[in-house]
Amino acid sequence: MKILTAAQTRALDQATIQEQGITSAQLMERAASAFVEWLSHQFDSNEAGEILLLCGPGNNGGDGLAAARLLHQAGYAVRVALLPAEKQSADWQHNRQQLPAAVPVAEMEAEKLPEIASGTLVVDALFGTGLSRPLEGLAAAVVRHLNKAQARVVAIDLPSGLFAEAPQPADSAVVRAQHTVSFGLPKLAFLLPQNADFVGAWHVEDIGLSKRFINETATPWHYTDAAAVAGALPPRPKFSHKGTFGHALLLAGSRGKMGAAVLAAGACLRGGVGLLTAHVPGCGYDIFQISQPEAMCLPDPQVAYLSKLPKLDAYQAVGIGPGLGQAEATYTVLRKLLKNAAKSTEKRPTPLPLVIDADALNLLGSHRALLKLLPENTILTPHPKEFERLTEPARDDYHRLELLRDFATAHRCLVVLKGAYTCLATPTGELHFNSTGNAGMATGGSGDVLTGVLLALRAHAQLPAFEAVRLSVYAHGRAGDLAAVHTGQAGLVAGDIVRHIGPALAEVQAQI
Ligand SMILES: NC(=O)C1=CN([C@@H]2O[C@H](COP(=O)(O)OP(=O)(O)OC[C@H]3O[C@@H](n4cnc5c(N)ncnc54)[C@H](O)[C@@H]3O)[C@@H](O)[C@H]2O)[C@@H](O)CC1
Ligand SMILES: Nc1ncnc2c1ncn2[C@@H]1O[C@H](COP(=O)(O)OP(=O)(O)O)[C@@H](O)[C@H]1O
Ligand SMILES: [K+]
Repeated sequence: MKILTAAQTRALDQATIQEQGITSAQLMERAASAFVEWLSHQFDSNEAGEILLLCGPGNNGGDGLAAARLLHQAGYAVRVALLPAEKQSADWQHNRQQLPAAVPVAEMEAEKLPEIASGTLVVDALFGTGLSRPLEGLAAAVVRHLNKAQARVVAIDLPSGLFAEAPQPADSAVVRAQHTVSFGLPKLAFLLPQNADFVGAWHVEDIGLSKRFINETATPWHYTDAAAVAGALPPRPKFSHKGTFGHALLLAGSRGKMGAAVLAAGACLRGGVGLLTAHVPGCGYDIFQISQPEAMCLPDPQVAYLSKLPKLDAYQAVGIGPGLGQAEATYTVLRKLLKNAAKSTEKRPTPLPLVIDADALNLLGSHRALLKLLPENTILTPHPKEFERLTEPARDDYHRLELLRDFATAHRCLVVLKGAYTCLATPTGELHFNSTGNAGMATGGSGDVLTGVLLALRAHAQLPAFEAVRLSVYAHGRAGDLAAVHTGQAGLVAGDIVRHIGPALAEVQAQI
């Protein structure tokens, strides 16, 4: 699914209007009906009580006025409070005229803000994507008044005061909604942690916007939903053998952190790799062999950490990082790996695919000269703190996305910035936000599991780098979602994710 800019969203509305031969008022009617349908599924008229709709002067306010009429017709008790303005949009005026006289309407004033009793259901239709500057004056006062009330707040399209794709100045007045109901496609603002308290749970309703326009429009942001990865995993041919699905090498573990190596290996095996060899420090040999009998194991001469790089000729992909530690000798292993992976051989004309995670990322951060050695299409999987060590502290979540895109394009890498909506940046500067996963995965070892899945799918001969990464991130989150059905979020541990990778991949396997 694509995520459009605010300007592209306006153009999409226009294209829909022209293509379908409808008026903008008819499109607004669709949006308002979709909103009212969502609301009526959520709250019946008893649960809702008297609904207060706060309406601004633009089309967002127009949506609110149309919704007030439809709710009234559906038997809900509603009242409307209007934000005074010099000028209202044409569709606002149309919907103001259509509002039945039985619906009470008041104009807000600084001294007469609407009464909002505790528990009131409030629809925020003050401003949407047309917001051009932070709220001030009466609009800001209304928003602050609403935020102080103990109301249940549902925002139409966007919480008022929030920009759809840019940061707010600190202390701006922004509605804190429990739900945001938007139309057609999600907005960038919904995906960033800094906006979570404003947006609440978000929902996107279909209003029949032009599919042609969406298909033809190149957007900076994408949302990886089930449709984006449907059929992405090739079926396993009848006569396949273990050599068909690649041989992966995992460099992981140090004293006290062998669990990370075991989890990553388990995930790699469940990710469908043909063969897996793990190179682990001496202290991890028994641990690894006993807990992962399906994998082969090469013990390092050093007991507590890795000091040697095995020969790479046999492998189709290498993962490095989980539980690795940051010993000086291990830094040397990483440097050698980067150099050797970049060399082309007769059997392998392109660089050896690499997945770099955890302490291997921290080593890159503390020895930035290594960044120059990263082979093209290397996969890096930092969480925000690890990413900061590779770059610089971000001013806010939007700035972090800029840093992410710049890093991926400068180093021609695939960077997986982990979080609730994990964001994959490609070497060409696209950003793909993942839709799966849950807060139960905020538990030690979840990231090691992702490294294992990435390693398996990167060793897969038929998956190009981008498809392998997008699918891995999606399947990892989906495995977490499937696991949480059994464990609940609090009870979820990383091993539960490993056990559900198989079912998650089965869902996206192509049927032929
Ligand atoms: N046909 C369409 O264009 C559709 C639009 N839709 C709705 O229309 C919304 C966008 O409508 P608009 O473009 O009219 O924008 P808004 O309704 O968000 O607000 C625009 C109005 O607010 C004023 N304004 C902007 N920033 C302000 C500020 N800080 N303080 C005070 N006034 C400010 C502008 O001058 C303008 O009058 C969407 O969010 C969505 O809710 C939906 O009805 C779907 C169809
Ligand atoms: N709130 C959340 N919602 C969805 N996924 C999450 C959430 N918190 C963490 N995750 C996922 O869990 C993984 C955590 O990785 P990481 O931070 O490296 O943990 P660790 O180092 O303990 O393995 C990432 O893939 C991340 O996307
Ligand atoms: K709004």
